[in-house]
Amino acid sequence: MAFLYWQQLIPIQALWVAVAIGLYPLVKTGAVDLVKERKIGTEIFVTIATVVALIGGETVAGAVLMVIILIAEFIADLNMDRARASIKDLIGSVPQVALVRDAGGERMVPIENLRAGDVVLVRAGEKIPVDGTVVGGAASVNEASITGESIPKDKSDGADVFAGTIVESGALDIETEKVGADTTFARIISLVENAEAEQAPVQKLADKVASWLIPVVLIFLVAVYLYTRDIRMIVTLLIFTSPAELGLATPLVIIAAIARAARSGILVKGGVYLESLAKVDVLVFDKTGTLTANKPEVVGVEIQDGTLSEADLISLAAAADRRSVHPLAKAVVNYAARMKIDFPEPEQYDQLQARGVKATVAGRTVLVGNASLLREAGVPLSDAIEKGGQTPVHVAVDGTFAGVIFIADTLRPGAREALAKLRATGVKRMVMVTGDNEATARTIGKELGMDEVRANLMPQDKVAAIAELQKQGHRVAMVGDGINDAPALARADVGIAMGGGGAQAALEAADIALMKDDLARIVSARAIARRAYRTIQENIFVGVGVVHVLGITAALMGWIGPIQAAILHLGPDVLVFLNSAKLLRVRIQDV
Ligand SMILES: Nc1ncnc2c1ncn2[C@@H]1O[C@H](COP(=O)(O)OP(=O)(O)OP(=O)(O)O)[C@@H](O)[C@H]1O
Ligand SMILES: [Zn+2]
Repeated sequence: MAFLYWQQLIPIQALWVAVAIGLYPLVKTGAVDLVKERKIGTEIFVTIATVVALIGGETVAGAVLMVIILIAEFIADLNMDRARASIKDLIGSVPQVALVRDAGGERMVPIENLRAGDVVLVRAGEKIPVDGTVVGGAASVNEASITGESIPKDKSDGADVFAGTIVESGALDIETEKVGADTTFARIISLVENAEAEQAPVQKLADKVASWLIPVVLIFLVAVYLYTRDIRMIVTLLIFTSPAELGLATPLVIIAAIARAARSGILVKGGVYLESLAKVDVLVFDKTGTLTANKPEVVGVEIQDGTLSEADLISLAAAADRRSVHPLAKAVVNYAARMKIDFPEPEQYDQLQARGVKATVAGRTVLVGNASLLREAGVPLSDAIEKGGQTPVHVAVDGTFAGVIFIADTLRPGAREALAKLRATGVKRMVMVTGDNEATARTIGKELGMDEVRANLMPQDKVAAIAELQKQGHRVAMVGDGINDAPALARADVGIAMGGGGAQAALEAADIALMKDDLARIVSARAIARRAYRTIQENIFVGVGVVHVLGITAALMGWIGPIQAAILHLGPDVLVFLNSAKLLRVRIQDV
């Protein structure tokens, strides 16, 4: 339009109409912001610039200005859409039909008609359409879409499989457990899609800056006008003082970073956590299941009460522990099974948070847990039983201390390297918090070079430990896996859950979930977060700050007019977008 008018092909009235149409939505949002949120938004700004240009007789400049702002917004939308689409691309999708075998033979069924229990057949090269358990066949399955781990896993009878993962070779019969929106895959997608809604503080800062910048700029412009009486210069200045890109500089980075993380099996539940993770200086770790491999094994049994044999003790303990999901309980149960010791169903069972279990087995009261559990129940106990890196699980039967089962776990492979790398990124202090006993905690803490070890903690003590660190001015990330970690995960600035083997409660309380229990993923998450934060800073300071200062200077010196300004102004927009989109692809060390 502006071009047509310039070439004197259309009357100025047509241009006025075009400008009015373009301006209408801006004026509307601007006015709504002003009235409802008491904030002077970018839209008002653009409106003022255009109106000033028109009143001052700079119609062409006014129109061009508006067109350019609209182009900038269009580029922004386009990039957001692309980034969102790329999240889906990266993670992939789930097939919409499944081959089902039933009494009538084999037939294709749309997944919305599948029910739990249906047996689905998947062959080499196909994607698994449901979450379920393998009931026939064997295959090598690539689970990268869920865990980020691209080395295929062998699956056979009894193995869990997930929708969205790919059978690379072999074939599987899968008994359906979850379909559609209930699958792990669907939950990952919805988490990532909702994540961008949580604004990072730096983005709120951008909004805040914009809201005080605008009045300052307006006063400055009035002053310049009073001094120079030069409308052209004012319009030129308006173009370079508009803080439009400030609002665009962050969201794209955040979406790109979240997508990038998802591809590595790291679920970030909001942009805000990326910024916190980049700034964290203290890391707090849970021990059991987080720093240790979560493969605890019974390594010794010590009898205290001569009337019971070792097999009796194991049988009673395993019976008491068979309903518990605690890793130590599983070790006891597995040991009984391996030693071919029978253990009955408990008549009654109670899991006591961070203590152990209390059960009735064959009419006898059995306690299995730490020393406090026995003491609180009034069982006479001599000194604390400790054995270096092994966890003593105490067993009492009918009020008498019967014996101790020693359980050992190995460190997670790569734990030491991961912690060293995290330290290299500026983590000043590493603290271990655990419900386990002092001696075991110290041994493992020493092996890993922890700065501080706190043992015998209840869930609320873990929260208190984190609150204390925060009070000292630290930004704290907590890494955990268990129900006993959930409150601490929620309290920390960033809660990171070991998602693979971790408890559902921990996954829900966490801000970041690792789909594969690998400490190296924390290093990757930190690297992505730091990179994203740096990109945001680059965008704001270089893309917006520097370019605008240069532009304002050039305008004040009279070197450029409104149209050159408007064209130059596209520069930082493009710069910001390229810089942000780069995050989707660029090599980041440790990712
Ligand atoms: N089901 C159980 N069977 C046996 N002992 C248990 C059981 N549950 C808890 N305990 C005892 O209570 C202690 C504390 O348990 P808690 O779950 O709080 O921490 P943890 O698993 O030892 O360590 P972390 O806090 O590092 O994950 C355990 O070390 C164990 O001695
Ligand atoms: Zn744990």
